[in-house]
Amino acid sequence: MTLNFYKYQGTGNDFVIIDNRSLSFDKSNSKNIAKLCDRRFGIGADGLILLENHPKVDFRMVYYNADGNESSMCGNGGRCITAFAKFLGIIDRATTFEAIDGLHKAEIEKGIVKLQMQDVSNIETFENHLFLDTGSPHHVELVDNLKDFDVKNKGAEIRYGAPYNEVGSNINFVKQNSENSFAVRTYERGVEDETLSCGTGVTAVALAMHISGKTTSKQVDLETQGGKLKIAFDISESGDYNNIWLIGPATQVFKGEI
Ligand SMILES: N[C@H](CCC[C@H](N)C(=O)O)C(=O)O
Repeated sequence: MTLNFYKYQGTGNDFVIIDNRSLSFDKSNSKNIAKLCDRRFGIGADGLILLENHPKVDFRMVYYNADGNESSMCGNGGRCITAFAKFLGIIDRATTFEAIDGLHKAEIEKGIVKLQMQDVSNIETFENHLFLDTGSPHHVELVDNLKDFDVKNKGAEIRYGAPYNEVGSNINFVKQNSENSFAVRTYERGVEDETLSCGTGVTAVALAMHISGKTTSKQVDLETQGGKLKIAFDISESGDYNNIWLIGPATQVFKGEI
């Protein structure tokens, strides 16, 4: 049976996106999902996203990592599915949709998508790193020579080591560029490699850099291998991070059938 798909990328984090409002896609076949994401034997992507109907909000987002397993929230994927929903005519400039971590608002204008992330209240600080969940789990650590850093091997070591072990975490390596801007390189769980950017990752980095006093700004610029992203946020009286927005481009690259 022919499968129609669209290929999107958000600052180089790339996805196969499928309109599954008919619910005809076989979600039980993780081997097939991994094959569709395979960069040699399939279409090639960091993940696969299904757009489905939802009884109350504009649509539902279902996300699978390149390993074929359903995963936690994908921030760049959330930006891309918003652009896809506009392309399909399901939405105009603003939307609310449901993902695995709950409801998300998003706005789109001239290819730039602003995606609201869930509030973050629990940030753990350790000697050389921080850990927080921004819809997906993230380990954040500052390194000196980010440009030449061995993200894949060092990232895998931390991701599979204690305390993350098999469940794992995404691993973000960071360098401060200026008062409110940082460069980030991310090893992504479920891709098991460096990706060109990670939306929940740069969100985690912005909040981690703020809580550790590296920046006092509530608008943080993140430079990734795949392009620039901006994070804006507020802090509630109780010290929780809220009104968190992930802002950046989302682009349709091609459509196809397989
Ligand atoms: N690999 C992540 C999910 C996708 C996150 C990333 N692509 C993003 O943009 O947030 C995980 O398994 O936790």
